[in-house]
Amino acid sequence: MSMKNINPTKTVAWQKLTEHFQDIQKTTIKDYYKDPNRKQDFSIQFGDLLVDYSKNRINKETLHLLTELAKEVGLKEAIESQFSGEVINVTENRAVLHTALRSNSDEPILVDGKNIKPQIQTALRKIKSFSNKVISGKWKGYTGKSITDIVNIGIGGSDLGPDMIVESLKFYKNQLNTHFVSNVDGDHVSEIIKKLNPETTLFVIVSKTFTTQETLSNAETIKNWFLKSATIFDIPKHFVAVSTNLDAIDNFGISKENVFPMWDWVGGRFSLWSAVGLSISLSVGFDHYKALLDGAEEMDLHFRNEDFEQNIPVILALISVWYNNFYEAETEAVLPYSQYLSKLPAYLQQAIMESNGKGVDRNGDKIEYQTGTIVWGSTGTNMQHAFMQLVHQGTKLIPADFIGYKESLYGLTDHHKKLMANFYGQMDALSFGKTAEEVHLELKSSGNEDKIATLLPFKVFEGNRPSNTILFDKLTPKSLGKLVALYEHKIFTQGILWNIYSYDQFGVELGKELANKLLKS
Ligand SMILES: O=P(O)(O)OC[C@H]1O[C@](O)(CO)[C@@H](O)[C@@H]1O
Repeated sequence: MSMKNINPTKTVAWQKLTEHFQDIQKTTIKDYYKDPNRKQDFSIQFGDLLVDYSKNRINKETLHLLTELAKEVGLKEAIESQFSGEVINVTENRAVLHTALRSNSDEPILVDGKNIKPQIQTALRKIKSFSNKVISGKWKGYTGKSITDIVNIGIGGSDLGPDMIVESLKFYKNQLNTHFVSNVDGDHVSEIIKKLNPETTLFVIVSKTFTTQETLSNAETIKNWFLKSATIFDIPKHFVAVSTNLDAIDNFGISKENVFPMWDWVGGRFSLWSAVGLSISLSVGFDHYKALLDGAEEMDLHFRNEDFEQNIPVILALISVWYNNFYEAETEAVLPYSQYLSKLPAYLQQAIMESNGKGVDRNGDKIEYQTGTIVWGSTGTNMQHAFMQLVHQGTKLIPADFIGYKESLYGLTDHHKKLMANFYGQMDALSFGKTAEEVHLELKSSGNEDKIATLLPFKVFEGNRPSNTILFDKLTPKSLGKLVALYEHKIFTQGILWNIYSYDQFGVELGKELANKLLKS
């Protein structure tokens, strides 16, 4: 099997969607909600996850045509190509197999004729035994003390994923303090170092290439700081690395036993499931880390096997393409109603925008249609007091994903009721708005009849602003794994629909080159 390189705008389904768009453009979410079955017909329950996509400007025909588009561009075949290890990252001549990292099946996956499953299992065992030693206190620093602090040194995919997961799973964490250093701005590393005791700190240097300027600079600075109180013979007790570049690690002085593997077939921004997630396992323990992987695998199986009509990542990807390419929506918001997920939007910005921010198609031709959604967001309810004004009443169409949990973790039910009332209240406000008649009545009944003439237009909410409800029972490592994998598959699906390569990132190179030139000049 291989991927079809089809310009989506030249498909039959796209032509039909263009006509269909003209037909339903004026129909509002409120109109759709006259159908009592709307919610039920436009929702998918998948274990502990409910995805309700009823508050969108779509009807059954829209979904039918969008799934036809997915079929016409060969999405099913492309999914199989990815999962089976074909070289779908053509421009880098690599397979894309983050899904293999969380697979519990015995089915072999071949890369260059070799089954990669055994090496994944070996790496997982190494992560487990190392995490157990550090967490239990058996792993000692150079003065015989147990480790108290972990510092992850990395950037981009070698930072954002682990940082986001560690923050999201704070509730499940152990006694270790986890820190993340990423920016080449020396003030970042200085602020972290000043809190640390070299005797009790473990540094995890994460860099797929081990050539990244930011990571190497921070690692050098930290090593020099460490060597002020310790010797080079103490480095093995305090420095470990995750990388594909064994020579560079050796030059840095890290011993072979302290190297965790990374592979070419794992993209940086999809790497938290590999040893790049070591700081996650250290922070919450291996069992929770494994549960995160298992949750992702559940979503993988769903994505790989479910019909498009019931396939959560596919449906969300299609709806997003609908707004991006037909409504010309410029951005999408991700709005988690959980403070734990405060780093999810930043994580998704790299995952989504580094993957699908491409202007050349898989044939190498310049693209004449819109690709790559701009994604942004923040946690509810804080963002209601920040940017939601624009989302509710501004001139831009901003489809939004509302992510929530039925249960809170500390069981403060009174708070959680309020949080979720806001969660649903915001979506209802976006969808159904407030009419001039309603505002009129409201002003009248509150004794403000005299203000109707001046205030009425400003208090109207036109509504018809789309949102998806992504609701889990509870924030657990497993449900978080599911959520992240959902977005990964949405990214892949959109890449296929837009006929772009989602797994390279040449767009970040030029800036790096020019910075290096400037440094040398
Ligand atoms: O893990 P490395 O090789 O240090 O790369 C870090 C990041 O840099 C990039 O290559 C470009 O920003 C990302 O894709 C990657 O996650």
